[in-house]
Amino acid sequence: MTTILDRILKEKEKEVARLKKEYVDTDRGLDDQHRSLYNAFMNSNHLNVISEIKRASPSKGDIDVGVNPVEQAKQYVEAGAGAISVLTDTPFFKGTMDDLRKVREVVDVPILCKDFIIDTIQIDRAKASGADVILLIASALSQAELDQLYQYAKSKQLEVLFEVHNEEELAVAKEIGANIIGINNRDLKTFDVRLDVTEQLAGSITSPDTLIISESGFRTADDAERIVQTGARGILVGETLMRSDNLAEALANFKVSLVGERA
Ligand SMILES: O=C(O)c1ccccc1NCC(=O)[C@H](O)[C@H](O)COP(=O)(O)O
Repeated sequence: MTTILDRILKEKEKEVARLKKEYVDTDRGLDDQHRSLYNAFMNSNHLNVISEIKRASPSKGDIDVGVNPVEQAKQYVEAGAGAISVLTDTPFFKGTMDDLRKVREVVDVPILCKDFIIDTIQIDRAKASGADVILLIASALSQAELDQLYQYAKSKQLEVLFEVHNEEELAVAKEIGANIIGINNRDLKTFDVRLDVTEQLAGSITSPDTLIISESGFRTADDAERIVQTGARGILVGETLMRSDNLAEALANFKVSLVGERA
């Protein structure tokens, strides 16, 4: 059966083929600011939120296609976001690389380039557009390919959010040495979203030096309270924030104290 992830990856192959003909790398390595998601989240005493700019998605259709990414990003930071995620895929999420470039001009928090990366040329483009972190999805590639892209991103001073969904993918993340592991609660094949995916997997991450981010499906303060028990120090939230008419309240609900750091 062809899954949505298969379809997305097929489109990415075409995009990469186009990029290889057209893309000229403009990154001159002059941005030496090193906005580290890892350091910011590891040194915080509350759960931090990567707030996502998400115009549309395969599971929900249009969410806010006409959003102004610059205004949305500024409001996220004002409301207390620890980092911003920009969905840059166009065919399935209606985002653009231009969204990311514009957001970079107005915020100083770390920016995640949320895309489906299968080739180093996409990493070059993310870096040149102002990203600090890229996403690698374990279920999208072989271990050898993931390892190569991981090392390449690191050589470009980018951090990597290494996304897993099950124990096998988590084992790959550990072998590669990923220090930021995203546990996606959304099954990218069925769209089923369950916070217990993080609850089941986080216990197998025993290194205190690994930053755990729980991704997808966060709606309420209770969700945050639940997930903080797993050892996660960050969550990635898209749809709930995109639909919120009170971002300060929505983000405050998620920024619960970390376990062990409560008064
Ligand atoms: O969101 C989808 O429908 C989706 C489908 C296929 C691949 C990826 C998908 N989403 C990417 C994400 O991981 C989420 O945008 C992110 O974790 C935020 O999720 P949410 O807060 O549930 O919008």
